[in-house]
Order: sequence, then C-alpha cells, then structure tokens
Amino acid sequence: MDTLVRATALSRHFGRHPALADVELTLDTGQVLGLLGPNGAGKSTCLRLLAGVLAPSSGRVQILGIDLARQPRLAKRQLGYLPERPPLHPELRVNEYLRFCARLRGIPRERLASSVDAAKHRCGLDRVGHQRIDTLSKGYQQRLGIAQAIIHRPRVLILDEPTEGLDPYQIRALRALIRDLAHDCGIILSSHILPEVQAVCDRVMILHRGRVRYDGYPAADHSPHLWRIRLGAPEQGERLRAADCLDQVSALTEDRYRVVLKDGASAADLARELVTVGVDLHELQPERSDLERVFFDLTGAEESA
Ligand SMILES: Nc1ncnc2c1ncn2[C@@H]1O[C@H](COP(=O)(O)OP(=O)(O)OP(=O)(O)O)[C@@H](O)[C@H]1O
Repeated sequence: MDTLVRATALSRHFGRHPALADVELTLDTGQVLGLLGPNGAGKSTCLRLLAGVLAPSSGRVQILGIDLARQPRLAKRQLGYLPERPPLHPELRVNEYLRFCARLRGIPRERLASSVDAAKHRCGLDRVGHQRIDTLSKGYQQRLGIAQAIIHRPRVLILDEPTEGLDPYQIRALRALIRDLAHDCGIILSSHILPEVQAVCDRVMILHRGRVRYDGYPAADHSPHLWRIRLGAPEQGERLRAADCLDQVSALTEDRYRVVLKDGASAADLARELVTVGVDLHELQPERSDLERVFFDLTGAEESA
C-alpha cells in the first residue's frame, strides 16, 4: 500500500507555547484519518503543517516520499487543502472561481474547462456553476471549498473541520462525498465532534494540548460482547452474576456493571434473561470503546461511573 503522508517528530511552537509536540503520523491510500480534539488541541496547526502553509519548529513531512520543506512545489502538487475558513471569493460565480483556482494550480489552458467540470461534478455542484458564491448555502460553499481543493486531482486531501456549521442533512451529504473522494486518495480531516469522526474515519488520532493521546481504529476497538448495565436496586447484583449468558461481571458502582457476554449470546438474550429472573434493568448500553473513553476523559465529559 502507498504511504501518502509521513510526518516524523512534528512540532510547532508559537513563542514559548507548544501548539504541537512530537506528532508521528502516516496516511495510506483509501484511508480517512480523523484528527479529533477539543478547541485549542492543535488540530489546525497540525493540518497547516501537513499542508505546507506553516513551517514546523522541528520535524519533517513527506508527501509521497517528497520532503515538503525541501521541495514544496513538487510536494504540494499532490496536496489539496480546505482551511478552516474556505478561501472563497463571494462576488465570483462558481465557474469563475474554480477556473481561477485551476489556473493558480498551473492547469494548462486546454484542460481548464474539463478540470472545472470534473471537480464540480465530483462535489455535486453541476447545477450551480453560474451562481454567485455569496448566494450559495453554507453546505454548498463547503462543497465548493472541497472542489477547489481537488481541482488538480491531488493524492492527499486535508480538510479542516469540513462539516462545521452545517445542518444534519448537509453533514450527511458531505460525509458521503468524503467517503467517495477517499476511493482514490487519502484524506486527513479534523473535528471536535466524536460521532463525526466515528461516522467517516477509518482511523482516529486524538490530540490534546498538542500531543497525540490516542491513535487507533474505531471500528476495531468496539467489541459486540461488552455492555454496560444499570440495575434498579443494588441488591440485584447477585442475580446478575448468575445470568447464564454472561461470561464476566465487574461492578463499577453498587448499581452499575460492566459485563462480557458469552460467545453466541446477544444483548437481547441478556435482557430477556434478566427480566425473567426479576431484575429491574434500567439501562443496557454498549460499553464505550477505548476511543470514547479517552475522548470523554480528556474533554471532562466522562460520567462518574
Ligand atoms: N498563529 C498563532 N499564534 C499564536 N498561537 C497560536 C497561533 N495559532 C494557534 N495558536 C495556538 O496554538 C494552540 C493550538 O491551536 P489550533 O488552532 O491548532 O487548535 P485547534 O485544535 O485547531 O482548535 P479549534 O478547534 O479551536 O480550531 C492554541 O493554544 C492556539 O491558541
């Protein structure tokens, strides 16, 4: 598999403030990598370093093996970047703007029209080519921001908070677009919303105060066997331990438990069994993955149990 991006010991200080420290990162073709973290975690700084619009204090970025600091023009040919505030020109029409971006990217005159059409088509903008940018909805402006980032068909796409400020329908459409674009490139995006990265990313890195606190695969660390239970009364714990479909039971508090189902058993089996033996089941929910635990711990939202 191609390694599209490799960042090594990447750090950036602003004055004495370390905005990003010692980040190691790789991105492969077809992968959508999510940078997750609360406000000020260092996400935008990291993306700006990877996009080559900000220089690192130390460390190195390679794009398809090309050193971004030594050969920036060559490396940036393979990069598309959507900054936090898309660089749109509100008074231009969509076609004019994309043509302008294509020329900035050095696309030859004879390929300008086809490049603009292809980027519009990919981003669902076919019908708004003649519309002024300031009359587009926020969702369409965000699509246009992505269209300018892919106009030169880069292998790496860097998207800073692409769904920020969109309504749920626009978010769903943009997620589908991101997954579609990932078929032939690698994508790194940032978000401070956990379900957002869980929905669209294959791999997630959590940043906190400029450091990587988690790096993993969200789908892989969710076990269908792990559940959390809250009972109606503390003394019912013994009955829970006697349940046939459970392999392990650990008490978290006097009425909350983390349980492991036996192979072949489902949550529905557990619910049925508990109701049959007269246990008041107040909550039954999938146990949080490592990703969710790290995220909620760092953002201070973890409930006491
Ligand atoms: N140009 C700058 N000058 C000084 N400090 C900066 C600069 N850019 C970022 N910072 C600081 O670096 C830290 C990381 O900022 P960054 O914008 O990368 O975080 P973020 O995770 O993208 O946050 P948000 O979700 O709010 O956009 C913050 O403390 C921020 O104040």
